[in-house]
Amino acid sequence: MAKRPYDSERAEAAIRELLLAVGEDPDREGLLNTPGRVSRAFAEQFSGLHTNPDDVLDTVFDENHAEMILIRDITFYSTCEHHLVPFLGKAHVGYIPGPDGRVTGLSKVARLVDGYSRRPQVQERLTTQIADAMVRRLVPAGVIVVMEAEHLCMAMRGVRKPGAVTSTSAVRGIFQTSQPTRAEAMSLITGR
Ligand SMILES: Nc1nc2c(ncn2[C@@H]2O[C@H](COP(=O)(O)OP(=O)(O)OP(=O)(O)O)[C@@H](O)[C@H]2O)c(=O)[nH]1
Ligand SMILES: [Zn+2]
Repeated sequence: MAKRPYDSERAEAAIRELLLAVGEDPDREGLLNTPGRVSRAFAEQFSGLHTNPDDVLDTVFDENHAEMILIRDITFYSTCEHHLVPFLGKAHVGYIPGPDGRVTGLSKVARLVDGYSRRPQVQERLTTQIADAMVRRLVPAGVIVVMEAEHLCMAMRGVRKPGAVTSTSAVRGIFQTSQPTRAEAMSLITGR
């Protein structure tokens, strides 16, 4: 978690300064409210710095369910920490409960993805953090997280390759040790 709370006054001053730096006039009518708007947008985009995203997994049920649970196509929006532009795509999160059969609400898994997405990120770390949070809070037999994303820093600028998709995965527990289990998850993820 961030050491300091979100400072909207500082953010607004910085955005005004940035507008000046790029050669804009922050006092022209269309831009008057822009520092405030951008600051509110940043507060939302980076809200995951000020919470512990794992806390959403506090809702757990002892279901004694020992089979795979996989939530596919969770849309996420994150912010590339190198260029501060979005990367966005789909997250797929699967797990097999541990011996105590602990499961969480389906929406909580999507909230977990959101929590870690709302930070300056790289896709690899985002993927790992989601998997490790699942391990910490649910103590499952295994976890698999696959994320597919388009990075706007690769699309709208720089190398300019719109449509390039980056896939990352993090596997823990039985998904690491059992090839058939991993293959079952992958077939559910790809829909084949
Ligand atoms: N591994 C990884 N790289 C990322 C991610 N998001 C952006 N990048 C890359 O971070 C790199 C930063 O490279 P630099 O050479 O420092 O920055 P740059 O000069 O703006 O690079 P270009 O994007 O190639 O123009 C780029 O290659 C980006 O594509 C991510 O989530 N994971
Ligand atoms: Zn980037």
